[in-house]
Amino acid sequence: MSPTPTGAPAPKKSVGRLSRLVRESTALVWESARRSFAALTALQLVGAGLTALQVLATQWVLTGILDVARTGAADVVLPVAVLALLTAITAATGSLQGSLSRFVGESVTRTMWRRVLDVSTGVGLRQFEDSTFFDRLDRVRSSALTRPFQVTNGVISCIGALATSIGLVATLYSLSPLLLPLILISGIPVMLTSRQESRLEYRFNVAQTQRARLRTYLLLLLTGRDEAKEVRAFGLSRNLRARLDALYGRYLHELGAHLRRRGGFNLIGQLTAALVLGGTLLVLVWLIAGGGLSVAAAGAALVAVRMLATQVQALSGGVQTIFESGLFLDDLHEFMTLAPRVPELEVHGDPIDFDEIVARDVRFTYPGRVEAALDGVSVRIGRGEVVALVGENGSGKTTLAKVLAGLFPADHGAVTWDGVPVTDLPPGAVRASTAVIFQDFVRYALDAETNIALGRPDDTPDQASVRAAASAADIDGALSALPAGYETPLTRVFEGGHDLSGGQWQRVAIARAFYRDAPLVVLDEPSAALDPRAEDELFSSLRRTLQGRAALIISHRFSTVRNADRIYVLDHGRVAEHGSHDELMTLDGSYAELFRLQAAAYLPDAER
Ligand SMILES: Nc1ncnc2c1ncn2[C@@H]1O[C@H](COP(=O)(O)OP(=O)(O)OP(=O)(O)O)[C@@H](O)[C@H]1O
Repeated sequence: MSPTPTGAPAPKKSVGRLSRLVRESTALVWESARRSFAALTALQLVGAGLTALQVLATQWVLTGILDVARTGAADVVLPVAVLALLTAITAATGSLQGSLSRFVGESVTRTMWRRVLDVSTGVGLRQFEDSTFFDRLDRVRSSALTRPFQVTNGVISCIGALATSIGLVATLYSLSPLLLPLILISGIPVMLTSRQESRLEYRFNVAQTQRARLRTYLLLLLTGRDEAKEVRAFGLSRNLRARLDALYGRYLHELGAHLRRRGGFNLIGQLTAALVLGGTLLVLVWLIAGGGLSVAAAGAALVAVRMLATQVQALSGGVQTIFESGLFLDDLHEFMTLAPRVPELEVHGDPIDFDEIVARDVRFTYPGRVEAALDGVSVRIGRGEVVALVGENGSGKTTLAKVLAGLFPADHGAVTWDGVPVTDLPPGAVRASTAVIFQDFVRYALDAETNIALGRPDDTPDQASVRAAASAADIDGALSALPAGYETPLTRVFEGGHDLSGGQWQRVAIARAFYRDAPLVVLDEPSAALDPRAEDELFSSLRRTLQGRAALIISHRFSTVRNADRIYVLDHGRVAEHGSHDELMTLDGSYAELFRLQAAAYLPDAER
């Protein structure tokens, strides 16, 4: 297999692959909507029977018409009525099939999402650093809206076309066994050309995948709410639109060339089919002349041969659709095996009542990186302590916080909770024992109460505790003053919604951490968006709220850090210094230097 521009393997078309894809697609559809799928299959079989009956009814009508001079017009009424009725029932069945396929398609989408979410929410954070995992997740996610329908339609049209073809072949055989070779020949041109068309379509789609993704991304940049301010502030729209236009232009150009090539094959197929049809007519005339076939049966056979050609085309279209969704199914399949579900990551579990958490000689390297982000780090956080991490950008603070919170396993060394390695503790209990608010915390576009109550997602929200957490984070007043109080959606995307300022959002996130009521609280730059008064209040309230819990705080603000019980200074993934503010100032190392540098900005020259 050679890699495609999407990084996905470009599988060959083969009977073996087709049968595997058909099996997998059918299993997916069956698992999603058993009853509807069974009803749909039954309807396809009914449709096939109706088509065969239409051919026989056509023969009956033709017999009546040819005999009309002898028997009178009244004798044609019944066959015509039957043919009309059969046509009407076929149309009604078709419409019912349409509704059922839509329902089955949506059910397949849900099953597919369930499978994807089982994996993507079950795996550890480290998987998201792995490009193989993330690329596959991205591909599965971007195909999620269209592919399940494609799989469903492919399977259903194959079943329908196959059943109808069998019905038609049987009917033709009953009209005259001599027609059988003719039938086989009539299918060949359409089959060959549509196979070629399907190959072209497949290659075209694979070649377009990457650029289609880029187009979608540019569209998102140009229409996204979060992106709107930067796009305007930098005046990016002209530049981005030009890129999008160029991409679309190229796509349309290539689409035109592809459609012309496809159209050429289609024309050849249709011309050959017309030739075969002419041949069929001649054979029918020959059969009639020889007395082997009545005129009415020949007419019905002609109708059946035309119908069969359509069915062969539908069958080949169904196969093509299944091949086209094959890449998606492969991705889905690989995605499932790549990262088996890790149920222990779920939050369930009782918090651990610890005295100290110790990291000893911890090393951690991000996948795909050579340089270690943490290189032999040892830190200690005791119950009731506020410990701070400082250091320049990229020195490893956030990475250490993630390792301590059990989100990344250490490559080397150990994190222990009261001497027990974190890897030996139930992951659910570790999760329940930590409340982490990252620099780029999530602003949930949900109501204010939920934004805080999500700190304990498995519990029924407790309004009093939500308010207490909000008060501790000094955001209760602002939330109560919203138009619908705590029920106000914190986004303008929904009706009646209200947006907050950056600092207010940060307080909501801190309230979420407080509400979690975990014995270890990790706050990554909690005061970045807070004004100085709010920052001061946050730290006095943090001491109050902690009540015997431990807090790990990452901050670039030394006014915040100086109050911590212990400060670790990280430098290139190593602990350069540690101690209390006074100890570090006495040491007169990099902490003292950075502290003075920041203080200098506020102090008059004389005091410096
Ligand atoms: N997802 C990632 N994949 C690869 N490398 C990463 C990733 N995240 C961080 N790094 C690298 O790991 C090192 C430590 O990053 P980390 O985010 O822990 O630093 P930090 O001290 O928190 O920085 P800042 O003060 O800017 O927040 C840096 O060299 C960074 O480039």
